[in-house]
Amino acid sequence: MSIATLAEQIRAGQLRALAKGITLIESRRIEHRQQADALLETLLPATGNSLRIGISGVPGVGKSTFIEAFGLYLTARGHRVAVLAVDPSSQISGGSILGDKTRMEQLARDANAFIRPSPAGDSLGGVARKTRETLLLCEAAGYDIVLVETVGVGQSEITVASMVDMFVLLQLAGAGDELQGIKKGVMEIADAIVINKADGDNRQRAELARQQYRNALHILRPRYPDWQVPVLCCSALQQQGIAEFWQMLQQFRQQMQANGTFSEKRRQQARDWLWALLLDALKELFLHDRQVAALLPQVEQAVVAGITTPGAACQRLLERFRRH
Ligand SMILES: Nc1nc2c(ncn2[C@@H]2O[C@H](COP(=O)(O)OP(=O)(O)OP(=O)(O)O)[C@@H](O)[C@H]2O)c(=O)[nH]1
Repeated sequence: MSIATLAEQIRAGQLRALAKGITLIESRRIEHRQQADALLETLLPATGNSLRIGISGVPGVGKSTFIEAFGLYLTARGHRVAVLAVDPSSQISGGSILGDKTRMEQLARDANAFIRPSPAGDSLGGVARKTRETLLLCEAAGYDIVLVETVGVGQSEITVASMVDMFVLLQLAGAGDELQGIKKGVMEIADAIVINKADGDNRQRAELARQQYRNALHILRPRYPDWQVPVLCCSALQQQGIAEFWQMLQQFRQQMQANGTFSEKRRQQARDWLWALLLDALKELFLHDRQVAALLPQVEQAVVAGITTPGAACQRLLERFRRH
């Protein structure tokens, strides 16, 4: 099948074509990479029309329950929802846990929802690239809400925040969590905080946590001058607070679109993405260069033994690389 036909079918919302396109994106074969690039280029004008939302939180916070409740809320209102994931550990665990269909059974059966587990990859950068590209395909296929899920650990949150319009942190009400969030630096990248499991005996604790987060947020410098990071309580299990969450997202979009931040952020993200790809490609080129590869072990050894400085060693390797 030609790339043009595949692109047309994706635009028509055909699921098999979308899956095929994602397979090309996720493939390691060079000819598939070229086809994926051609496909993305063809589809580019049809992309950009979704609201991209990142959702993060530690395991057990209720991400899948929340995404399912929110996803069903949206599809019931005529939206088409894609759920993607960035899980850099999927390589190690031998399969992705995130975005797994068995965790969101009802949403997975919904004709207006599309759930894709995290791609596997050697590096977070590789996983992120595939998810970004899949996000574009989903937009071309007509999904107007894209949720990108990630685990609340390490660099993956920053990575997801860099590919979405709005980054939401799911939290639990519990002693010390609020301060941990600040220490980890993740609250700086959150555009909204949602305290989940605010039900039953937990309701009061959640309300207290909400106050603590609000206070904590006051000491952080706001990311956007006219957006005060909201702290909401919800119960994904009982589907409470979901409508308020959606209202808040719409408010964020409206405000950011009105002041130009929305499109400026996307432009900046595209620029950053280009640079990330470029630097990755240069690194690959350098490390796969035969001359460099031949010299590298010896130079590295010299640095470790204290015979050469890392700076001088670096120069030698670069010179060898530049010579051809
Ligand atoms: N009481 C209560 N329990 C909830 C709520 N949301 C999720 N849970 C429960 O919390 C547990 C974890 O929920 P998941 O949705 O699997 O959480 P997760 O963050 O996706 O966890 P991982 O799959 O480990 O990443 C499950 O037993 C859920 O039923 C909620 O709003 N209230």
